[in-house]
Amino acid sequence: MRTFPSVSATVTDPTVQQVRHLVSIRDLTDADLYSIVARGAAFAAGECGNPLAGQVAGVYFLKTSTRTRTAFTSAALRLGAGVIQYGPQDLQTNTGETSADTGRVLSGMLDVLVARTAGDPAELRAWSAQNRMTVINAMSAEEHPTQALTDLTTLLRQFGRIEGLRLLYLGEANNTATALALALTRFPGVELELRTPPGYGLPAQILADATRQAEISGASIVERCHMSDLPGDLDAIYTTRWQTTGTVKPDPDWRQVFAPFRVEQELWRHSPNAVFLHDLPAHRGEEVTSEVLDGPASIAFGQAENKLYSAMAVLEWCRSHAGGTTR
Ligand SMILES: NC(=O)OP(=O)(O)O
Repeated sequence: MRTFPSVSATVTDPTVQQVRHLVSIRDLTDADLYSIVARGAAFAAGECGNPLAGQVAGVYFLKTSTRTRTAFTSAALRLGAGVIQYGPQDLQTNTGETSADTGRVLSGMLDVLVARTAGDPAELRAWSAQNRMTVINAMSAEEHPTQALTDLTTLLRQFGRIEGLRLLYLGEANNTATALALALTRFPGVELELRTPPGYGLPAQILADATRQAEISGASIVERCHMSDLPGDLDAIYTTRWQTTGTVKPDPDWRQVFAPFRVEQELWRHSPNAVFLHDLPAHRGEEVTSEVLDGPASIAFGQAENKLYSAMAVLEWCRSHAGGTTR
């Protein structure tokens, strides 16, 4: 069984010179994934330093964000980098400059770009002209990789391990669920069960890839589209907002279809020790009751704070191997 490296171990490898990107969880080897999660826990325990001293991070958000934008900005500053913020109205892409030209220019001036755009994540990677600038996907329609790293950091801090945990995910299998499935199924003994409204499950390729990963690691992943015969003795119950950024629901009566998947206190009857996770923002009374979100099982707001520590670990992983500025 794989174990986490010491939480005080660094991920610095002076032999590695290639710029690293985090566009998808698939960009990470198992060792990368474990190291980032362990480093997130180490930062949460008070470790700091300034491995990004002399570097400049761009934070480019075309869509609203409270947690991810603040976490990466705060993380870059705490690790010694300067930060330039770009909002939806700030770049000349608004006046017709192409994405490719924009990326080429920014790549000559920035060390890191943390981006939440409406575009294809593969396009983000292409923004790093000559592979000079690290690109971090701060959420795309398909995947929210930095959220999954936060979630695993939260689980590690809560349980001291990820191996063997039993999780129930309820609601639409959106970009948060996609990243979570791709990450959790790397861990031996993890049992991940998703209960999703009919028609709102994981993309077929993601489910196939996560299933294959689980077969290799000794984890399991199951997806069902009803709320009968729920598993008990869970370690965690996770849900997300039903109206997540960028998703379109063709069925006008979708709320009726989603209603049985609401997280209510009753779910704890057969899992009295389970913690409650939510990536936030929450729509209280819709996907979760306030009784649960504010209740004793909820660690959702600690999970939000962990975005900062996880962002520090991501930035360190992407940049500290360069030994300061690469220019
Ligand atoms: N969970 C999450 O990504 O939150 P924000 O949209 O506020 O960044």
